[in-house]
Amino acid sequence: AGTEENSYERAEAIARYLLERTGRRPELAVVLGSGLGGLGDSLTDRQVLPYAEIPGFPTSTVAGHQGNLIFGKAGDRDVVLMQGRFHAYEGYSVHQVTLPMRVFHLMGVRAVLLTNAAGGLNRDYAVGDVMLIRDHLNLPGLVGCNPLRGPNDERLGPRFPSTSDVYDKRMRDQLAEAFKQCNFPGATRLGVYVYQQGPCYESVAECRMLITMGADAVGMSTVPEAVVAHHAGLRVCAFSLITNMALLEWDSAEKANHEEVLQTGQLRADQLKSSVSHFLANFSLD
Ligand SMILES: O=P(O)(O)O[C@H]1O[C@H](CO)[C@@H](O)[C@H]1O
Ligand SMILES: Nc1nc2[nH]cnc2c(=O)[nH]1
Repeated sequence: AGTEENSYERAEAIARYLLERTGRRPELAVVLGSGLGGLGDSLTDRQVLPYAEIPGFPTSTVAGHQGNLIFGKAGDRDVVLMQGRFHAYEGYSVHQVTLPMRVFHLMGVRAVLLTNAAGGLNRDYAVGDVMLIRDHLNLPGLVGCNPLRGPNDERLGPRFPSTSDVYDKRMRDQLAEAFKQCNFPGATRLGVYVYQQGPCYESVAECRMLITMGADAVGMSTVPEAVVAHHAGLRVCAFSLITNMALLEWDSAEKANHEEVLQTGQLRADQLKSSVSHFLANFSLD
């Protein structure tokens, strides 16, 4: 559907290349957010493919996004993991940003876990908490930059997909259980993620507006991927690591910065690794 950039033919060619090159048949895909790339170490029996070696695949340009596709195992389960994602602010079209979801679907992947680093808008949240995503606000999507814009290819999903049910409740409950079982030290929240295209962090007035709109955390990713994965019939689950708190006062001396985002990822790396590995190995796909 859409353009040449994420057409069935392109996604299918990449899927075929990956299946032939690796001989793997992953059931589950994971996308790692900013500073969360260390989670890639948790897989066993790993095969690492730099994006640059995959014909037709975009490459990573952002610090904290290594740019590798990692095939491996979590327990007995075959998993494929993106150590680094693509963002629209890098200059990629929303079709390129979401191409991997179609590739995964055509490889036979049935479910995807999307992770990200996000700013906390909800005043009850604290840096280091995890927010399981219940729903989203797709700001660019509402004003004409939807990843499904363009001709629809029915082989990839319907013309008019629902989005009231993007985030799979059963998967989310199992993810919450994994955080609990592994004694994740931050709180585990449930909330609404708002996607804005970036690369600027929000102004104070924008943060105030986003709160009144019902958002609990803000970031520059995940939603386009979730929409395209859901369109293709994949089960979707997502969480945000709250890496910084959005600033709501004009006289604040602090300001949002990517170093802090990466540092919080580092701070929680080990605990995230154990919770996510536990989830990947144990969650039921039926
Ligand atoms: O959403 P991920 O990829 O985790 O990254 C988040 O962190 C970066 C900003 O610090 C932005 O890219 C934002 O989207
Ligand atoms: N837009 C946005 N993205 C982020 N990623 C990590 N923190 C933030 C933030 O505060 N705002």
